[in-house]
Amino acid sequence: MAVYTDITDEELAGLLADFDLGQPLAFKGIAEGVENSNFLLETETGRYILTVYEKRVKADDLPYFLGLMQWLARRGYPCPTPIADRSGEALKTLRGKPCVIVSFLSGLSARRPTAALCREAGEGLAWLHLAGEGFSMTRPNDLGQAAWALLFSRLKDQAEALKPGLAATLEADLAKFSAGWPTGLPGGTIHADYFPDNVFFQSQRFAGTIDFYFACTDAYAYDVAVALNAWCFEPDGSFNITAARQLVAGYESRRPLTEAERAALPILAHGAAMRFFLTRLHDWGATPAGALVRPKDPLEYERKLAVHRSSPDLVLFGAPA
Ligand SMILES: Nc1ncnc2c1ncn2[C@@H]1O[C@H](COP(=O)(O)OP(=O)(O)OP(=O)(O)O)[C@@H](O)[C@H]1O
Ligand SMILES: N[C@@H](CCO)C(=O)O
Repeated sequence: MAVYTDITDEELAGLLADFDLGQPLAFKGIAEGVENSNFLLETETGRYILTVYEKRVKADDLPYFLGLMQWLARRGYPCPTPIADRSGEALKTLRGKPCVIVSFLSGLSARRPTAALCREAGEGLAWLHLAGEGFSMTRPNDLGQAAWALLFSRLKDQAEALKPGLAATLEADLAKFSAGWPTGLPGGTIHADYFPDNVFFQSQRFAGTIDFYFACTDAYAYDVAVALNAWCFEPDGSFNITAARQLVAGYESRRPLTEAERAALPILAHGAAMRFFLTRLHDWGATPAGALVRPKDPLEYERKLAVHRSSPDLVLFGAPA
């Protein structure tokens, strides 16, 4: 359960005293998520989410994340809006940890996304990219291609232990990325973790996006590649071309890909699989047995790496014929 910080009634009252949100009516921890402690807060003025930031999110990055959500929400994009207190400050402190109250977003994430929901998700991603245009803050992608070799060097033994021979295969992948990683693609603010658990739907329509804590400045097509990996693989490990076509078609209904972006999708998707494999492998080793949070399976992404390695053109079928 991802509630690492307990908040007492007195602490909550102390926090709410700075806001014009009225009296608290209900307050409870949310079990989902692995990074931060999230609480559902109901007050006389409505429903909110209180997020207490745990160690993975760097405090220095918080103004960027909160500024981005405020920017997107002001441009009409459905995402949590940080609520400012009476002095205009959204970033607060509880138990010595940074925290924020954001608006509650209605909708539910899809456990098994259909091709139709992939289309909706693709459209929601392009909308995010367009709504982010003009946002003046930037943040380098600290989990982008330039970071993978160092990350891998620390995990080489774990990779080999997972599957004998895997370390050498991954080294060959990394060499391919260093030699041919695309540059100069259209870019701006990307979500960088656009997975089904971070996208909400209502009545089968896209309803909004949460969890902007990996957002950064990078190529838009890299976000599409992350999404193709996260949304378009079946539980048996096969790539669902129909779902991929729909995701890209939904994306292109709002923002057509350039020829260069389309041509880059295979290497971007291969690289995006490396990113999530490496962070999952890291968390797998770093999570003590019996911990309340179950780490995500690195082997799922090892299989996706293998698919992209053996069929580099597969994601091109995601583009409309
Ligand atoms: N603004 C919001 N409106 C409604 N529900 C929300 C909101 N923010 C978070 N939630 C709920 O809290 C859960 C956890 O949130 P979130 O995914 O941001 O946590 P996390 O710990 O950062 O998770 P992750 O493992 O995805 O990084 C979500 O699955 C969702 O149910
Ligand atoms: N979406 C990430 C978890 C971090 O939010 C993963 O599936 O590995």
